[in-house]
Amino acid sequence: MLNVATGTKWVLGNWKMNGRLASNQALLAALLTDAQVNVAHVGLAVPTVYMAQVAQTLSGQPMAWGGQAVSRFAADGAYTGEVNAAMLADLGASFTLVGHSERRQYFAESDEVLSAQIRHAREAGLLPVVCVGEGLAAREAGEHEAVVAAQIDGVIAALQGSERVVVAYEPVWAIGTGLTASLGQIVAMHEKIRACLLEKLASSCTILVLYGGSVKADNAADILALSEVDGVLVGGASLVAEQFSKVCYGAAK
Ligand SMILES: O=C(CO)COP(=O)(O)O
Repeated sequence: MLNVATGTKWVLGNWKMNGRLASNQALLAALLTDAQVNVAHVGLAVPTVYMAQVAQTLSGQPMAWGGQAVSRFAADGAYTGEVNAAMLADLGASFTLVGHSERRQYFAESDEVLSAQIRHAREAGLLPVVCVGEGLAAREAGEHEAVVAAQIDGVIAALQGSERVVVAYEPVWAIGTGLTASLGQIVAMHEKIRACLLEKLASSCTILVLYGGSVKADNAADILALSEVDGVLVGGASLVAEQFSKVCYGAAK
């Protein structure tokens, strides 16, 4: 279970559509032998088809795992191809990503769909990690704050009453491009996101704002050192044990 009480920052890996049984096993084995990585503030969002493998391998270990998305439908039934929140919880997931930009872009997930995913995740006892972030055109037009505020607005009702709200700021132009937002850009957006949540959430709760977008071994420590950053969401570097370990070392400082 992802732990907020340790005082350390979160490191979530997002494997996206990557992995095979053998390479997953090797990656997990390497991560499990690393005391800085196999801790309660590290989690892996893995492909559905490998969840059983990950659940079994991480059984009894502090490292958490979760989904990359979840069905908009809560109840079991005739939804071919879907995996609902209850199934993820059944297998031992502790969180699920919601609204990753790749889901918004390639699967046209709307605010309504994302709100349903958040509600069902919460009902099943999973923590929704809500991803937001502007595209390059919006950033260049100076509309990044408005875009992200609208994304938060679109799901805020589904987040009301949560004990903790976790939002990952992932500027689309920094995902998988090697371009990282500058530390100043990260600070400004994290402050904005936190203020937006504080203003719109009716009851008090723990708010965590994570950063994602080309986080690697060589930039993670600087990003994680920012007081406005509560953790990172790591894509490509989470597939390489050595890289991911180094990111985790930055979180433990
Ligand atoms: O999308 C991301 C994590 O969810 C970030 O991906 P990269 O770290 O590969 O840029």
